Amino acid sequence: MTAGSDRSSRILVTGGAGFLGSYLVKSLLSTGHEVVVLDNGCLKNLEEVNSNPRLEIIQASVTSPFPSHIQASRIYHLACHASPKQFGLRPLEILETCYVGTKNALEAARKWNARILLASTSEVYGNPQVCPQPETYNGNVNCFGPRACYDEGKRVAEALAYAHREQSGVDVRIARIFNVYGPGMPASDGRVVCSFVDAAISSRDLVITGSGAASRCFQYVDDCVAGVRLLMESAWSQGPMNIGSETETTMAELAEIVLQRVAAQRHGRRSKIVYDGAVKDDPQRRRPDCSLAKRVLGWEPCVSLEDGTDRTVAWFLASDENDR
Ligand SMILES: O=c1ccn([C@@H]2O[C@H](COP(=O)(O)OP(=O)(O)O[C@H]3OC[C@@H](O)[C@H](O)[C@H]3O)[C@@H](O)[C@H]2O)c(=O)[nH]1
Repeated sequence: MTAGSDRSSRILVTGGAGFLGSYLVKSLLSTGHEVVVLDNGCLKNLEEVNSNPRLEIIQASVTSPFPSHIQASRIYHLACHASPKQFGLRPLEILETCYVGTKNALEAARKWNARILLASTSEVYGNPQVCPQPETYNGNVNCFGPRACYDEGKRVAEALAYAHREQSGVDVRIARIFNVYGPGMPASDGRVVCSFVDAAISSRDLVITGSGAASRCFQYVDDCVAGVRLLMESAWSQGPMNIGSETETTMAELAEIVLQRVAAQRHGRRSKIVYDGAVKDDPQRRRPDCSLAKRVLGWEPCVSLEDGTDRTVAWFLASDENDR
């Protein structure tokens, strides 16, 4: 970390037991911080650190007011289901988490005089009509559709952050995070990288929804954690910042990369690529303009999709041996 470091602070991570959250928690612990996790989900991702005396875990929902004893000076507000699979299963819970949860997090930040970083998303751009997407692009979101709970939920979360900054002077950072992946994301998550890796190592077909031409820019989870931590400690409070990779990959290309990487580690290709119907409102082209993050934070991702896929495949294979 650079000057103005968060070294001595007590840090709250909402959603700290989730995929991205648990990486962030381990990173903060590894640099000497005292960390409080507020999470109502499974704690498996924190198994290797849960006896750390600098870690406190509170099993509660962000939709209840935050316990006042936490008194953190930094809040990373990550709590929310992020897989499109969940958007169809629990849309009301997602909306409530985004609105009530973010309201509670911002109120805690105001009371404790803490700085807060909101984990927003590339989904605020919806199905973009501008590519690449700079932070100034206002997006193309369907507010009455299957992704609306998350897309509009995160948009209202950003609006809440803006309102709290203007009206109560809360010190806010907003990271618009683009597709994160890596070891530890469960096969059942539904997001594409782990779904493809899981299918390939289980010798099942890789199912592409749509034509295969839809694109995403995938960032390895460690890169994302580094970017988010730098943003938290930067002076950039003017507005949201894209945190992502600028390398655009179509789903057909991703499927091919996964098949190649699994074949290399497992000596042979046992799956093929098949196509299923398109999903409603699926963004067709998504790529961040990350010039702001490069200029302000000096940050850009350094793990290539090929290397990150290799690490993810290795993790899936190892967990298979341990009865994943
Ligand atoms: O098995 C699959 C899963 C997904 N897909 C496709 O792969 C693409 C990416 O889908 P994912 O489910 O991984 O994620 P999405 O990019 O749609 O949404 C994600 O965006 C960024 C985050 O904030 C969230 O994690 C999530 O909303 C889509 O075009 C989807 O249709 C497949 O072809 N097959």
